[in-house]
Amino acid sequence: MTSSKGLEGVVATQSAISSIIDDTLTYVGYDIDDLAVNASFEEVIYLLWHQRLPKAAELAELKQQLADNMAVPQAVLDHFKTYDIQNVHPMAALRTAVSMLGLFDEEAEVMEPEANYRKAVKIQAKISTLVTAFGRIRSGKEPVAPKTDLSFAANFLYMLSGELPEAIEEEAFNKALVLHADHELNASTFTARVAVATLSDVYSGVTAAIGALKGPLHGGANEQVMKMLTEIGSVENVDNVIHEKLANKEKIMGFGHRVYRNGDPRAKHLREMSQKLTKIRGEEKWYDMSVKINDIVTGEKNLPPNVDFYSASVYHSLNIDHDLFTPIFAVSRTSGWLAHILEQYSNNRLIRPRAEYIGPGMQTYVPVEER
Ligand SMILES: CC(=O)SCCNC(=O)CCNC(=O)[C@H](O)C(C)(C)COP(=O)(O)OP(=O)(O)OC[C@H]1O[C@@H](n2cnc3c(N)ncnc32)[C@H](O)[C@@H]1OP(=O)(O)O
Ligand SMILES: O=C([O-])CC(=O)C(=O)O
Repeated sequence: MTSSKGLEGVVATQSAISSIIDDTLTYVGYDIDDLAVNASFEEVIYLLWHQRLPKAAELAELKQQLADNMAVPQAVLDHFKTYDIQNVHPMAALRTAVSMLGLFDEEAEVMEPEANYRKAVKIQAKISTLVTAFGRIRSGKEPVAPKTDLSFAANFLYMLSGELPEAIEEEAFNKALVLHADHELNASTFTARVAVATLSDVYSGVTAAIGALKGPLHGGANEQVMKMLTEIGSVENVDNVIHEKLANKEKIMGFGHRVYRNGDPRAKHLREMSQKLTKIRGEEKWYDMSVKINDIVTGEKNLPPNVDFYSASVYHSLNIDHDLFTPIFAVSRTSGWLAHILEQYSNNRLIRPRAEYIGPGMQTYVPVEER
């Protein structure tokens, strides 16, 4: 038996949801470049869950279902006030809050496909409310109720800031949601599939996935990118800091990818949004620093930026707290996790790989007093 470290190159399942072939990402056969420019996040949710784009009435119905399900139980909101919220990472809070939602859903353990679909709608709708409510409660503000006539993207920004977003902000945020929605068998999606392949419930699958997304080698990288940009502080400092990091064999957050070798197709869309938004804010330095880092890391290490790199300066330009960047990734990726969870249930087999044993050979037990 031989193993592949990190399961590199292992094809672990079949899926009809998204694909990465020759550095091209598609959702159900639609190129991400096409969707990023043209699709609303709600259309993408429908696409991932039904494997086809919605007709107008179907889209309207999904939007209504999401709007109807955005409220979260008061007890879940109150629980944010039961711990030291200033010193808790929002991803840890989100992981617990999503798990807690399951305790208030009388259908949580019902495994029929229709009930699982209803749970998907509930979780997708409520996760937006959870992240924005956490952000507001932490700042000493009351949560803001959603406006049912807003898009998913606009509603998130509205519930977070209490103000209606400008058109360019809504466009940027919608694009970010579309770009992050699904990505084949990434670590958090695999985690979700492993969890539900035991025939555990939907809430367990999403909770497990949030835990996997949180790490800095995966979704947590976007927060680390902003930390690095803030520490570097100016375009003039980029050269020294990045060369020192590379010389010390430190990883530069937001670069590299297990699957893409010639670059992540999502990065260029976020780069463009970063350029637009930083200019509007009069804070071009974040974009200029990012481009300079990009040039050095790609030029010298042949490592292109991934989806997390330019999303950092995009979210920063939307006035979002840096530690909410990864929860926002979770809000979007929930659509993909749920698609994969539903797909896993529809054709399930327990996921149980083997390990290549590299420990000692056979040993004989020695009583404790004789060791
Ligand atoms: C949404 C997402 O999850 S996208 C990924 C987000 N994560 C990050 O941005 C964190 C930084 N990037 C990384 O850590 C990696 O590139 C990963 C985790 C994304 C992919 O990792 P793997 O496929 O396992 O590659 P691995 O970590 O083995 O790296 C291979 C080589 O490239 C180097 N390398 C990879 N990424 C980087 C980086 N960001 N900065 C510097 N060197 C890097 C490694 O040091 C290693 O070099 P070596 O062979 O000399 O030891
Ligand atoms: O696919 C991966 O390994 C990581 C990634 O880019 C994502 O989850 O969007």
